[in-house]
Amino acid sequence: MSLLEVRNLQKSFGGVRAVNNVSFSLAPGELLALIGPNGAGKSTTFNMVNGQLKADGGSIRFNGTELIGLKPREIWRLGVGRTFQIAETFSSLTVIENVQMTLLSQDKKMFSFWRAAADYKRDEALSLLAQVGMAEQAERPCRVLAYGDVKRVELAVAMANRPKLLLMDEPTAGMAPRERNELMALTKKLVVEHGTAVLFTEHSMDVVFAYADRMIVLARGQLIAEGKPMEVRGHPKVQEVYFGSGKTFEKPVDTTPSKPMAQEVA
Ligand SMILES: Nc1ncnc2c1ncn2[C@@H]1O[C@H](COP(=O)(O)OP(=O)(O)OP(=O)(O)O)[C@@H](O)[C@H]1O
Repeated sequence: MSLLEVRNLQKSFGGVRAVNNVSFSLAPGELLALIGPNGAGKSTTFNMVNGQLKADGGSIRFNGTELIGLKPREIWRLGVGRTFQIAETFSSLTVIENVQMTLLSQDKKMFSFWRAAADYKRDEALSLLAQVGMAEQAERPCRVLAYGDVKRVELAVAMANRPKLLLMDEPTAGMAPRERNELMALTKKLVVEHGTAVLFTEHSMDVVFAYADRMIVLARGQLIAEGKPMEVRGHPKVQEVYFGSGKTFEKPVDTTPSKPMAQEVA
């Protein structure tokens, strides 16, 4: 059964149909990449799922609950975590305090209790940090960390809420190729271990092809293809929208005589 069911999603800005009748679903434990050229509607779709934008029409059902009309915080409480393009940790707090603060918030404790709660769920916070390889740096302030390490902390913070669905907006933006691979390998390991589903937008095709289980492709607000990365890669509409954008998919070195085509949606 799907964890997330998006049906006929619509959003316009003035005369621009940013998202036009988009439908897709996501199963537990699946990594689904949302790709498309600039202006395709990726951020708009993403921000409707996390509640930052209200859809004009359609439905977004998460675990059977309609998300349209809910506030971002209410959606978070239902088990939808998120990470941001620019890492969003509190730089003045230590690594472990960032995780502890999320655990406090999850348990609906008041922020004003924070000073008295430096030991709050320390073991749980340390265990989360160990999962992202940051336990040794637990006492360092976030502001002194390397960017790749901040992204790891952000992942620990996102996982602290034990999300059933994790939304990642260009998780590897601004990272060097090696760091990218490390972060995505870590994400994949965590989501497999926890059965978390991931919906992520991404500009790096290397990341998408290496780590996505499935991908959906938007162009001008419409879903033009979906399928496994190897299937979508050869889809004519996908080739067409990327042609000339400098992001044309490279043909993989192919040893098989024919590849299955992605299911055509639009
Ligand atoms: N707040 C807004 N007001 C007006 N138009 C908007 C707004 N947000 C997005 N749009 C328009 O909606 C369309 C889709 O934009 P969106 O940001 O969702 O695309 P995207 O695929 O995320 O692009 P990019 O890869 O460049 O971030 C574009 O034409 C964009 O100009």
